[in-house]
Amino acid sequence: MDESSVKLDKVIAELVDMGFRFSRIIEAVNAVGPSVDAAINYIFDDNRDDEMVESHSSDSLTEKGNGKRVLSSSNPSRPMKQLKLNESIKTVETKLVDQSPDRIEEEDIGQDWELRVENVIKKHFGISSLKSFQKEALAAWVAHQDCLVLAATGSGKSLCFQIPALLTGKVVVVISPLISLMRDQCMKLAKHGVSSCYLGSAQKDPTVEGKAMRGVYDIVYICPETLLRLIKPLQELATKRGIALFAIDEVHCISKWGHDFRPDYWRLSVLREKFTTKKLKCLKFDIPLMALTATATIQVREEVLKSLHMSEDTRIVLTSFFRPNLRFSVKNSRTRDPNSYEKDFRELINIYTTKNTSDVTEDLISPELVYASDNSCSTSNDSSSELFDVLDGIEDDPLCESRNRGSFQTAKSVLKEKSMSVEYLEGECDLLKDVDDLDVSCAEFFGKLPAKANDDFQFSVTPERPIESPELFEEPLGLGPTIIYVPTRMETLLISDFICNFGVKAAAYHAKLPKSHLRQVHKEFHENSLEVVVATIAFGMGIDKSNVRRIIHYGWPQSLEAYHQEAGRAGRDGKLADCVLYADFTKVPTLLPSQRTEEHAKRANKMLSDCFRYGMNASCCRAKTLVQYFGEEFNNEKCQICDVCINGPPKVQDLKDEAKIFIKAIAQYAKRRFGDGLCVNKEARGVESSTLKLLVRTICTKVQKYAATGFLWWRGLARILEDKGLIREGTNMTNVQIRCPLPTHLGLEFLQSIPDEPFHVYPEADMLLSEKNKSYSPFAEWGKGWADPESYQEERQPRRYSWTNPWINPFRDPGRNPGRSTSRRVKPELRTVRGRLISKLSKKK
Ligand SMILES: Nc1ncnc2c1ncn2[C@@H]1O[C@H](COP(=O)(O)OP(=O)(O)OP(=O)(O)O)[C@@H](O)[C@H]1O
Ligand SMILES: [Mg+2]
Repeated sequence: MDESSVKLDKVIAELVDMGFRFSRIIEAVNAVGPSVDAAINYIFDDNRDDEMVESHSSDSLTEKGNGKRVLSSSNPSRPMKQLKLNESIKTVETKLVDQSPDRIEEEDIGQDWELRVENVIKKHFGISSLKSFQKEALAAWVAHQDCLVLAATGSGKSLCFQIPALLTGKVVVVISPLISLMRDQCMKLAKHGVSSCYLGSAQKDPTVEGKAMRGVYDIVYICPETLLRLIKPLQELATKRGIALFAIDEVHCISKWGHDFRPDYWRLSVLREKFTTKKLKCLKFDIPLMALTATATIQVREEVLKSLHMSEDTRIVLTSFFRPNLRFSVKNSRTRDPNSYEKDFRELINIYTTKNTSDVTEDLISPELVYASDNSCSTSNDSSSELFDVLDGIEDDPLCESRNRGSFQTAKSVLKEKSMSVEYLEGECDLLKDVDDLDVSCAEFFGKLPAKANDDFQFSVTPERPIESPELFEEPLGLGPTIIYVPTRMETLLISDFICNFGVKAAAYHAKLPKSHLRQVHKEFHENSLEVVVATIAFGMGIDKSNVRRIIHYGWPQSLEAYHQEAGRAGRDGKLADCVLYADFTKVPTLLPSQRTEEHAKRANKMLSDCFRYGMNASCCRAKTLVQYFGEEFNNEKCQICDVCINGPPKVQDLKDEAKIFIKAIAQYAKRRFGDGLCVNKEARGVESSTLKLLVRTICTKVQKYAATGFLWWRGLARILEDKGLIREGTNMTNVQIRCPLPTHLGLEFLQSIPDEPFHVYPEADMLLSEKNKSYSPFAEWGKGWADPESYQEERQPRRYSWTNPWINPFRDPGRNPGRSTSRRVKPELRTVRGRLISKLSKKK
């Protein structure tokens, strides 16, 4: 076969994949030659109206007056010309016949759509059946209803909006917040024989947008900013090829209070306004909206429905947020202190190093991960590597060096030039707010069905039913990759460096690292050549890797929403996975610096407080606490595998005396300061931040029995009493931990209650810690967090670290101890507010 006929075959095959009619393709290639773009232009520009009308009347779905989606059957058998171009045309033809029936042959989608869906998912995705929530979402779409899908991470939400494109021959438009997310989905769709593209400012090929608006791709991913610009062309697309559905993925980004807020999501109500029967006369129904997320507190749900202007009969499809194979646990650790790393990561290091020495296989050792100086390139044969090649070929980042140098080297050289600034390492919340998070510019994907769909793909199935066997806890965890989430950029570098030193293949990931480096981390993580990624929340949405075995949070997350979503990246293959939260029980967590309005700060504090309470609760099943947080009834009493279920709750204690003394002290203090009103006036507000401390100190000094009871213990009791409605925060501030307690009426009644009646409670984690360690100095540590400006400054000072990995320590200056700050050495006694006060007073004397 000569070269030109091979090219011709390819062009025809591609056009067939795009769904053009065979006769038109032949006509076009005869007229303009073997070029995909020219042929498309010929079909659309010269005969566009005919083609559109034709495709509408014969191929695509129309709606009957009875509300059911129906295919017109003007050309049911689709006779095709048999042209003897060359042998391979036969293959193409077979493919066309093979591919089309699901979309075009059936009569009434309203009646047997489930059967049609089964065919489609089997053929394209190798999946035998839909999950019940997927069926529900599709049923809403078939009935032209809006739908809000709230389903756990990794449960398969994408399928809900991908199927309509395959059933109808119309386009599905998906609004998605990040380019990397869109890219991942397009790559997967290409593997499954579905054509798609993504549009956004990262799209460097100007023809893709035009083609998308002419209906060339089945699924168009688009960022909200671009969507707003393309309303008119989309209206045209809806009129001509047709739009089956607008899907708004990761719709929690709409929530102003959420951890992933994207302002442009707020403007998506435009979809409901511009794509209705009133605006577009050709429509028989408003184009349905399908909003999807894995993060859905009741508040977020309401915000979504309201701000998208979803219809009143929107169907809400809610699945369980319970992931039975995730083993949650919470551990106490001084995570801000690098001296804790050895203790906390020893086990993890052992897991990987034992494996590395006993089982050194080539596929696990990527040459690029020989961090020190090897410049060779990865030679992985993993199928995903070819997809990443597409991305790697495009180096639009001016910071990038040539591909062969490897991006770790790039990171090293770029970072070397930066100074070790606090802003750089520990700035604001580390969100990739920009849609072009990875700045990739390749953005169209033409799918080719694999020869045998079933053989090529392994699907991760998240079990829908809870696993009943407690033996799951005994199962050894497999060797899959680990993600360690840390609050600050600096910690990504420190911890990855620490782990690397022991021979584990780890890398840091945060928003300020060069894009080429971030891309490389994604690539190696997906290829299984990277064992551990130490990341800020920037390693975020859409990380859909089935075999992640451990998610470690090293430091308090900012909310349970964020925690649940990040932890949800573990165990998507349904096998056991660990989700461990290491947090410093001695410190009340504080918000990461970020610009917030007063209202926003209040809400953020409330979310952080819920997260703190999750960690401090030592008596309730972790999974239960989490799913109940999302408004779900937890049917099982326990998950049976979390640390609380395994270790059992602590012993119940009767704390009647302590509770009474505490409330009495609060009541007396409040009366003395504020009179009987039991309400803190505005002027007093600022003074009150340390009331809890004062109260505890008073009790400890006045009541001998409690002299040795630590502040942490009382702090825990205060939370219990607050939860029971016996005390409340006296200021109108929302604090993570109650600071200025006032008794409630219920609390005052409690003081009068019968003395013999016990007050049984489960002690909280900080109380247990305090009991365990009586020598712990309660007051010295209190308030030392970011909430305290002095200690915050202090915390921001670089500490003494033993930097050994040269690329990870880009600031290393040989000849100087890099971690130690020379400019701001503070005498130890001046490091606390109390210390400074004492020093001042003694100077005065
Ligand atoms: N019915 C099904 N049967 C088996 N596997 C499925 C089914 N539906 C989806 N999957 C698989 O589940 C995995 C996760 O799917 P998907 O990425 O859509 O999850 P998601 O709910 O969107 O997760 P996230 O919240 O992280 O975005 C995919 O690998 C997909 O192939
Ligand atoms: Mg998803």
